[in-house]
Amino acid sequence: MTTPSRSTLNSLGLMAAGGENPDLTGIEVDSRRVGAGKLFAALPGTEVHGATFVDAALERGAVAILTDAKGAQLAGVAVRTAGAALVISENPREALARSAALWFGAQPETMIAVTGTNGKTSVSTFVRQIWIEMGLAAVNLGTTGVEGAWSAPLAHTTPEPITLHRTLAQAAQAGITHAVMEASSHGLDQRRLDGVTLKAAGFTNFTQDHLDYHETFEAYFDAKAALFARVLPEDGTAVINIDDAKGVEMAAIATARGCGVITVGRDGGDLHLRAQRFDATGQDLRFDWRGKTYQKRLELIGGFQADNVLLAAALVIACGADAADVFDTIPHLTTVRGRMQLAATRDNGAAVFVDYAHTPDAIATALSAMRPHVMGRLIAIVGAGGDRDRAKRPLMGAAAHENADVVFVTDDNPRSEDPATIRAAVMAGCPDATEVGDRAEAILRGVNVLQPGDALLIAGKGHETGQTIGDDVLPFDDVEQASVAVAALDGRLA
Ligand SMILES: CC(=O)N[C@H]1[C@@H](OP(=O)(O)OP(=O)(O)OC[C@H]2O[C@@H](n3ccc(=O)[nH]c3=O)[C@H](O)[C@@H]2O)O[C@H](CO)[C@@H](O)[C@@H]1O[C@H](C)C(=O)N[C@@H](C)C(=O)N[C@H](CCC(=O)O)C(=O)O
Ligand SMILES: Nc1ncnc2c1ncn2[C@@H]1O[C@H](COP(=O)(O)OP(=O)(O)OP(=O)(O)O)[C@@H](O)[C@H]1O
Ligand SMILES: N[C@H](CCC[C@H](N)C(=O)O)C(=O)O
Ligand SMILES: [Mg+2]
Repeated sequence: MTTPSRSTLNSLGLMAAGGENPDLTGIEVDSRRVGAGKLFAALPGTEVHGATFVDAALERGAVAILTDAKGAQLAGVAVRTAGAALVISENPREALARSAALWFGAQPETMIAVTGTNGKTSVSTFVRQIWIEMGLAAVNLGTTGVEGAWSAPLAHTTPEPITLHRTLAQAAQAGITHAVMEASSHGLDQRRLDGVTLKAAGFTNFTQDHLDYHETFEAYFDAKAALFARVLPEDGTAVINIDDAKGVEMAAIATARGCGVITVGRDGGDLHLRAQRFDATGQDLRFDWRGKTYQKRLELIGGFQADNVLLAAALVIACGADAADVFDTIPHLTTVRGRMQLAATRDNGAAVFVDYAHTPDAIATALSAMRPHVMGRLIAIVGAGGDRDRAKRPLMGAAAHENADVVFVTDDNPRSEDPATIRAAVMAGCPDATEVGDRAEAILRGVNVLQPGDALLIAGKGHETGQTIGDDVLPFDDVEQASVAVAALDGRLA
């Protein structure tokens, strides 16, 4: 693990209420991981206040506690009795993020963060692909882990600051100079990336998701807007999709702070997508940048992928690359794992795609994006996750009903919930759909109805490799199941 040779509380920018300045051996956010000489950040949680665990942390040898006023009230006496240092911060999550950055001490020199309801992983992956095509040592970090010139698994889209800065420092030590990360709304709200130094930040779009956590659209918007209102430095550049009305607001927030702004859009913008022509394997794009028109081939299915690719190109330009060199990489871009990925083709030519659409807007976008590439019917398999935003379920069903010709409703990570109840909520939005709880059977039935010219979209799980039922994660891969179903129905199984 990357650690500085010697670090004190003050060298991490933290001041104890009593002026103590102990040497530290590490920082932890979970009392169960605390060891001798560590700083324990006792954060206000969504379930419980971390200060509840200060006694346990002190027993395990913590020498400093970082918390808020409430935490100090709960645990201040215990901290003082143990002779540990007590740091009280108005925003301990932000203090933790900044301390973690100083503790690990390095990040790739050029960094970008991308926010938005849908498209973060796609845009980040395209940014990384463009940088690598340009000969740079680059990675993307997010839902699919750390990928590119260096790789590592990640449990979260935006990891908590300790994991994040440890990973960034390791990447920098491995020679990675360029990194692009996803900024989830949870991550922004909890200030997980406040210690990262960004050159540019991107915004894709804003629609419904995660209302279980944020409760209102306003709070969800404010969380995302924080990337431009707070995290991006004033000398950084905001790269914004202005086709989304919320993008116009994001651009205004960045402009008001004096940040540079590059706009991207179909209706206008610095990088302006003027035309698209679709065929069976991809699309041709025509766009303008600074008074010059370019035409490039994109070997990807789905009109929205062009929005993602142009946003990615503008982000790379915002970090200083030559625009023409950036646009030259577009024909070399490849499918993002689990995003509009061609999984299998039936003998009759009908294609099966796997996509990570798990919001109402993403389902509508993914299905409508397939239309221009498909001559026959569109079949959709959809399901909603358990222990996540319940309000989106009927809307996901309705998005499938409105944009597909045939719909199957199935399970997608029911987690602790009753799968039948989740399916019923989705079915409320698409009452004509066929309900098939078992996902493998739903895929088999979806593949079975494919006629020549038809296409099937298996939505929701994308790159995931498991189905979470209760506490069990059973191996499940939509791409694999699609191939198996096609092989079985076309008599290709040995
Ligand atoms: C809802 C949420 O985001 N929770 C995050 C939050 O935990 P919390 O505040 O709810 O924790 P809590 O259970 O109330 O406990 C409070 C504190 O006590 C500590 N504790 C708890 C128990 C103990 O024995 N000792 C101890 O010290 C916990 O570490 C925590 O700091 O702060 C923790 C520490 O930073 C995070 O690990 C945790 O993420 C959990 C694991 C999570 O699953 N988050 C998901 C929802 C998430 O972040 N997803 C996003 C978005 C994905 C997307 O875009 O779709 C992501 O970026 O991955
Ligand atoms: N620009 C876009 N506009 C609308 N929908 C999109 C766009 N890009 C991707 N999608 C849809 O959203 C799905 C998820 O895409 P992606 O994984 O890139 O988003 P994400 O923001 O990273 O999601 P998560 O919040 O899970 O991290 C895709 O599979 C596709 O269906
Ligand atoms: N990062 C998203 C992924 C959802 C994917 C879908 N398969 C589900 O389980 O709902 C979440 O945790 O809400
Ligand atoms: Mg993602």
